[in-house]
Amino acid sequence: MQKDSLLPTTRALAADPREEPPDPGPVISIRGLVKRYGGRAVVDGVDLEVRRGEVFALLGPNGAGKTTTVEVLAGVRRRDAGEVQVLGVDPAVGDRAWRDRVGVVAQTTGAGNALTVRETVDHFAAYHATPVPGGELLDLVGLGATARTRVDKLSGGQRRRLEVALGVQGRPELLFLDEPTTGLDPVARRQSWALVESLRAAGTTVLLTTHYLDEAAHLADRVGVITAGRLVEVAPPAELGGELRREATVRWTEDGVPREVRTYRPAAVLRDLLAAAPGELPDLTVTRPGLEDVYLRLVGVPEEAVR
Ligand SMILES: Nc1ncnc2c1ncn2[C@@H]1O[C@H](COP(=O)(O)OP(=O)(O)OP(=O)(O)O)[C@@H](O)[C@H]1O
Repeated sequence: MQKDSLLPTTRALAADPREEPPDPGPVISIRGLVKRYGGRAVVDGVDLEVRRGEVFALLGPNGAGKTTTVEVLAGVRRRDAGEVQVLGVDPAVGDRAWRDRVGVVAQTTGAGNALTVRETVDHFAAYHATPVPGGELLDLVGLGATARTRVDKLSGGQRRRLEVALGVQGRPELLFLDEPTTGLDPVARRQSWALVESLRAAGTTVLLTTHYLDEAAHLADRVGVITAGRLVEVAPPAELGGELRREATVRWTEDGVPREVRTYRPAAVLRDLLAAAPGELPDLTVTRPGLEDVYLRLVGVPEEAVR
């Protein structure tokens, strides 16, 4: 998707204007959310607020509870405890009008089979008050050239794009995107990212899940790191890790033995080392953890395991 195509795209995706002015409160509000399977809490006391117009990424490893959280928020799964409001409504009792304001792109859907791509989007258009016109919608997700292809002949990546098209077709105020780029090639992945950027420009609030750190860092205004059903940090990507990220490691070799010191004041450590050293300090380095190191520590992977 070209940058210069973003403007018309943005207009096409702008949420359907409602009679009511938008509620200034959070679009998603979660307190103490718990979901259990067989007595095991797979979402274990999550608190979160997502603001209107932001792109929020739930980032975590396989089985962390991302999809389950989204399913509860989208009203397709019952929770065991906690308070949840999505666009001011408890999703467990969300009616058709509420559903029309929410778009969902699940990890896998059963979208179509013998129908063509265009027939599929035309069929689902009937579910929405003001759908994005079919041709425009397919161009938006890069499926313009495959409009006449049967859905069961699409590649995995094309099918994924069709699912995204169906998710944004009703110009939702809020879009849930569960792992939008899993299985996509690098070009399709970039197209998906551009689409999320267009949605943000159109004012749509997006909650996406991903286990790709670069995706969260590229797309999200804020990232929530979730592991074992718990949200362990919520921050803009650049601030993820806070204190963890400021800690430096000074390494050098002394008498043939590797040495290291962890410190928040590496200059002071270096001054002491240099004052005490008779000559050069072999293999001297000062490093701070990168985003990936911080993420791995947040989700509980010991540093030794990834060195
Ligand atoms: N219907 C179900 N019945 C029983 N257990 C389930 C069910 N759905 C999910 N789980 C379990 O709940 C946990 C969280 O799953 P969930 O799909 O929410 O994780 P996730 O973070 O989305 O993972 P992934 O990145 O692999 O999609 C996992 O241990 C999973 O096996």
